[in-house]
Amino acid sequence: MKPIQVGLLGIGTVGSGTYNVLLRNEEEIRRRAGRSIRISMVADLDVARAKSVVGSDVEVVADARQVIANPEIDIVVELIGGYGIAKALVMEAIAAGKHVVTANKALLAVHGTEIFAAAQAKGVVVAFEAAVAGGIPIIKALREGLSANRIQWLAGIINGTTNFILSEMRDKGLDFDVVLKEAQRLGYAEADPTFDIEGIDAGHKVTLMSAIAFGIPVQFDRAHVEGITKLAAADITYAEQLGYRIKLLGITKRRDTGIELRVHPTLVPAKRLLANVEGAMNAVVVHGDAVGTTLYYGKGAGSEPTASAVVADLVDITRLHTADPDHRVPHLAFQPGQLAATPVLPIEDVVTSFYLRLQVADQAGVLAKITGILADRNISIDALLQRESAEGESKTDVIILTHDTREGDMNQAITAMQALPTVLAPIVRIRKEELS
Ligand SMILES: NC(=O)c1ccc[n+]([C@@H]2O[C@H](COP(=O)([O-])OP(=O)(O)OC[C@H]3O[C@@H](n4cnc5c(N)ncnc54)[C@H](O)[C@@H]3O)[C@@H](O)[C@H]2O)c1
Ligand SMILES: N[C@@H](CCO)C(=O)O
Ligand code: NA
Repeated sequence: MKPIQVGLLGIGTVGSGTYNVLLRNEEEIRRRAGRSIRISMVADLDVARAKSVVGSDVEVVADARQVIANPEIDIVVELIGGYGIAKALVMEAIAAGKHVVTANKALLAVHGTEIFAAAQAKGVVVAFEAAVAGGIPIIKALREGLSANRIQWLAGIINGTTNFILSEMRDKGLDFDVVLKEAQRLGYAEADPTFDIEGIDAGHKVTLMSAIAFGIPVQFDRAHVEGITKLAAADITYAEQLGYRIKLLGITKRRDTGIELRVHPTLVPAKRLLANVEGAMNAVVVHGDAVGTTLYYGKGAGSEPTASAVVADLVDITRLHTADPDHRVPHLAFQPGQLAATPVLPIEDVVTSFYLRLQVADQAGVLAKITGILADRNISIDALLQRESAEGESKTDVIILTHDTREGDMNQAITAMQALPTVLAPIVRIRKEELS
């Protein structure tokens, strides 16, 4: 049988990995897919660099539209990134009747509804395993492996750059900027690293997982997103003393009133496997009613780990190439007409426990006032730690762990505590999850 012809748009970190993996494992992949999968055309603005990757066997052009216009191309792989030209090219490829594989979580988390509808109407597939947790087959697991379950919640370390930064800062006492540069050098970071450190990239990924887990539309604009830039070394240390690690988690949960969808630094019990995921590694914990808790771990970024997912999607599409479109796995796991209108809850209605750090004057009665404010709002204290502040003897750090509370109630309590004259600095609040 004639090989499946693939056109690659963008041959940077992930594109070159995809080319290399397909070439190296050509025979193994052919035995799995039932036919050869061949990259026959590449578009990249940097033609010379692209040629240095693929040699003279593959046609290289600067204009991606030439690839889409080529009737020989069966599958277009978009590895340019961003919302701009990448969106136009994906929509044009769909309109031209090509299947699409993309690693572009930003694009799908924001414009997924439009893109999947266009693909559905045209009878083509938009595959995106590489977009979430890179090489970990989490899309496959959620969409197919766990399809018996009513999924209750999932939580994951889904940004390698920030996990690498948090790990290196904790282990080696390195500065934020130094570690970020290293993550960029290793090819983990986004073109704009604020997407990594401000939690946006993790927000894109958890938005996609939430849609697939609960059968709701992709709606990144409803996600609550916080990054790691405001995290202080003192909180990492205090958390450790209380038996916790701080991780940037993407979390989505089913509640009676709606869906929680959020990314923020989170205290996780040190004994949990998730707390021990270090460096650029990713891990996702999924809790389903039938299966219980499951864990998926591996490389979520980098050239070949991400290519592993791109090529797996190419194999999937090759196998299903001639199948009736109605018999394919739906893009968002649930049939397109079956997506639920369950609302994403505002952050004020999210329920978690909290870590609070207050710098207070070392005076009689201060603690009583603070605990009184919490008690007034029915916020129950789980643990309390008092330490001499690094800023001198007249100041004390008070660290409080609470039981579960509504975020709106916690906001009110923090405002009231902050107004006390004996509270000397902005109160630090970090959410805490037991993940059991
Ligand atoms: N790097 C990773 O580890 C990783 C992991 C998962 C997902 N992703 C996603 O994969 C995509 C690609 O990431 P990357 O790290 O390979 O990026 P990259 O910057 O290394 O590569 C992008 C390539 O696209 C080319 N390009 C830019 N504009 C173009 C245009 N108009 N036409 C043709 N080519 C163009 C660039 O010259 C470059 O070679 C992004 O969506 C990213 O979010 C990356
Ligand atoms: N910038 C992302 C790449 C993988 O999507 C990360 O650090 O995880
Ligand atoms: Na994946």
